[in-house]
Amino acid sequence: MSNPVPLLAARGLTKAHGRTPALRGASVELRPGEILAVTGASGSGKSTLLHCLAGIVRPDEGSVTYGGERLEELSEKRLSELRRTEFGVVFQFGQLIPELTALDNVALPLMLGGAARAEARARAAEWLERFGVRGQEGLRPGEMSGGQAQRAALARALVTGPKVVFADEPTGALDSLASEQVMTALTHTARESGTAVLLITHDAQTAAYADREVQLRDGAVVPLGVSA
Ligand SMILES: Nc1ncnc2c1ncn2[C@@H]1O[C@H](COP(=O)(O)OP(=O)(O)OP(=O)(O)O)[C@@H](O)[C@H]1O
Repeated sequence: MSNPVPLLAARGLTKAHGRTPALRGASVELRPGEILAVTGASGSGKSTLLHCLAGIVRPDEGSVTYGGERLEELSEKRLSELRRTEFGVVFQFGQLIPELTALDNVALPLMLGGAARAEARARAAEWLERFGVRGQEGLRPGEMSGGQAQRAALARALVTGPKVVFADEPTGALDSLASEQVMTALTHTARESGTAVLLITHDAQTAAYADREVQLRDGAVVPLGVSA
């Protein structure tokens, strides 16, 4: 990578859910425009790490720095502004709003940001087309295939022009063809727009789309290639 300055950096994160430790001193850096895969066994802390990095969950110890700001020092208001304007999130089951069409799902974040409905819908249509969801704009999520719905969810995450997209097992519920289509669309668009991606996956084929991979074990990042 040409730019060594991290966009997002976690240092020494610990987090327990009740008495269950999820993170035990995890440190990781994401550079601008980088696609980073975080892999690891079930329960190793991948989702918890993503939630801390995205400012959804506050760690018990350690710090998360985004740009020049330390997330743990920010007010809820500033955090939610960051999440709305700088971050995009995609989960395993796209979590589109079932009552809205694909077009309105993608237009929604723009409208929440103050765009007029017609403008938001026009931009949403462009983004759905970029993600290969053509002719499906008027369908509700339940009427789409898993892969189409997931590509619509990606369009929704990227439509606002975020600097970072957090993708938590975005292909976890898809067959291999749909997974390939989703990952191709995500990585192509992220590279084109210079968006960094933090990709959580336990699937080696999905991780292979990333520029770099780090592995979590028992809540800490271990060098790749170290066996259990
Ligand atoms: N809300 C919660 N309440 C209690 N324990 C939790 C909660 N969320 C996670 N955990 C526990 O914390 C540990 C780490 O979970 P986490 O979901 O971060 O791991 P993961 O690597 O993403 O797992 P998976 O691949 O199965 O999703 C696990 O032992 C899990 O059972």
